Amino acid sequence: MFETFNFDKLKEECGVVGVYRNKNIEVAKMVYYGLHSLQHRGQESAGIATTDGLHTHFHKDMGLVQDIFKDGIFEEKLKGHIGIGHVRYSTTGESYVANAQPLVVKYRRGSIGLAHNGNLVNAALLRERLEDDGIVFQTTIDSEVIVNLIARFSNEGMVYAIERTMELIRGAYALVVLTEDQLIGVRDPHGLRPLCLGKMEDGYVLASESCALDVLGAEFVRDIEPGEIVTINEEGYQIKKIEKQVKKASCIFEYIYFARPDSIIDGVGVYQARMNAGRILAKEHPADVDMVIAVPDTSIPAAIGYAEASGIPFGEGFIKNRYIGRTFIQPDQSLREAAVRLKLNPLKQNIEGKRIVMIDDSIVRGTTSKKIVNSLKKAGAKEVHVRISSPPVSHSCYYGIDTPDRNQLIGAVKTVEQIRKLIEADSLGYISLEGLIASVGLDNDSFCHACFSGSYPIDVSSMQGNVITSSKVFERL
Ligand SMILES: O=P(O)(O)OC[C@H]1O[C@H](OP(=O)(O)OP(=O)(O)O)[C@H](O)[C@@H]1O
Ligand SMILES: NC(=O)CC[C@H](N)C(=O)O
Ligand SMILES: [Mg+2]
Repeated sequence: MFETFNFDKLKEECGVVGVYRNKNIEVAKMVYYGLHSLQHRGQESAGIATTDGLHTHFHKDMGLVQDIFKDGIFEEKLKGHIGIGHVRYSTTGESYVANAQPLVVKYRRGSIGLAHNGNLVNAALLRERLEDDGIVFQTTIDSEVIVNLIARFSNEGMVYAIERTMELIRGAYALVVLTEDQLIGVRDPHGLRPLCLGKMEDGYVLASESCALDVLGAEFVRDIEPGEIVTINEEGYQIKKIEKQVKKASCIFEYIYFARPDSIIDGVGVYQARMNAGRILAKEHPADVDMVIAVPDTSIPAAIGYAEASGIPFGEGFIKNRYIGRTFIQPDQSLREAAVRLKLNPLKQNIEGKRIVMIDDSIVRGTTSKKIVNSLKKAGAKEVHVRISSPPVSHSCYYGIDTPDRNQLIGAVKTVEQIRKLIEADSLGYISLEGLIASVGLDNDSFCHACFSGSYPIDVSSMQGNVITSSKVFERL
């Protein structure tokens, strides 16, 4: 019997990109390259929507960016000088093509395209209210509620419509919105998900991460601040901040794991933050060993930082297969171990007989650590000490990261010592939350670290089973 062995990344989110260029300059290929550079943020589906000022075109499908957009599609289908794109990792709604983004809807004034990174915590409730009003939905994603509300409030222009929508939606959202004549970017009032603006000679780029600006040759202008709406059109760009101010709470996991290390988010280089975390980890949890290794690729900067601060040499302990797909068919039980080693194979010649400290960025379910500690020991490591550059993940995320239910989070149900035993490490140490925050170097109070602390910046009780049944804001719909 054939069995599907799943190599899904364990937690991701989505990536968005938007490009505005002078009339008559095609943008679809730029959006494509931008999406390519954000592929790490979502690998389930991808899409591009463009407008030539009159008509809106789109193409989306399941799979990776490079497999979805084949030659010819840009010239034949995706015409226009304004475009948006999305790579998806589903958080609300199934992973099938109808739920792929961007969403493109037609309304009385034309078309709206929308790409969303994040997750709403009151989407179900809003959707119910809209359905009671006779609205029909084409998808099962939270993002469709947003596009629906924008269309509904569009009488007095897009910025007004977005402001009204922002009064109703709760949760995390970095949006790029496309109309026939403008590109709009929006970051939620807490700034949970990132979004930045870049400038080219003949236009502008909006992207989840600055690495996309680099790839497109755009010069970084600024991060979109929490609660800002940036409108890009023939006149350049204009920024409006919503009146109601709330505490900034940007996702600290971007620095730990999601973002590419060459990105700079809210003024902080991701590579530098990871290296700092490694340095702090070395001080908080030293290890008497011969070599520091990383679990490639995410934890490499943290491992380098650990090595630097401890004076222990950094070495390669695993070789990662860079060509591995999301899933593959595992022929039979006897190949199960081969399947595990296919992604990360210990570099036996480098680790045999050594005492190792292995740095990883996070432990979520504990499956990765358990497998690889064991494989290092089998490959001849004398001791394997594990150090983690984030605190135990002990609470679910409802803001766009697909962490599992709390009872599947090993950090929620076991002590550090129990986890150490389970993964069969000789010792285990996690960076403290204070150490992690210090590694990023921004104001203490400006992060969402709910996955470690359980302190949620936006009420999530409706997502935890206690459904809220009424709220005043809906009376305004
Ligand atoms: O405790 P777990 O549930 O196993 O999750 C933790 C692991 O998941 C992530 O890696 P992942 O394999 O998702 O992707 P990566 O190759 O980018 O590190 C993360 O970097 C940890 O290694
Ligand atoms: N990970 C995300 O940002 C997902 C965006 C949106 N909630 C969706 O499921 O499509
Ligand atoms: Mg990993």
